[in-house]
Amino acid sequence: MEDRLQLEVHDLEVQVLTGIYSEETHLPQPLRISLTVDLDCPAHYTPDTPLTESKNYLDLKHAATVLPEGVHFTLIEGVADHICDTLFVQDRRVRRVQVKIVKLAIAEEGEAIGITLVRYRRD
Ligand SMILES: Nc1nc2c(c(=O)[nH]1)N=C([C@H](O)[C@@H](O)CO)CN2
Repeated sequence: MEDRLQLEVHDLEVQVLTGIYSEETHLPQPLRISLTVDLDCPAHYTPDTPLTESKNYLDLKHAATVLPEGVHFTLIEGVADHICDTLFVQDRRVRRVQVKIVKLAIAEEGEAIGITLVRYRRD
């Protein structure tokens, strides 16, 4: 079993143009997005290990919050896959991306409704 570093960013609230129904197609709505990224890592991190031996966790935040302008994602699955693609292209050490998305606007009594997509690098 190989060691892996997991980078985590949770509970980003992002306004995204998404939804199936006509009332959802014109205005962005809030999604709560959480990411876990599995990265190849060195055998050991020492006190002076530079950031180049890891990946900046702010890259995860950027991938989840800077989405293409004017694009309407019918499903939140499409949002999740866009984020996965962005992270795989950025860095070959990214092995697995897990994206959890909760659609905040449809909660009636505080429940969390949404998806978790897990993708593995295929190339
Ligand atoms: N698996 C999914 N199911 C549903 C989605 C979705 O994006 N993925 N979206 C909707 C509607 O947009 C809904 O949230 C509006 O109330 C329904 N199911």
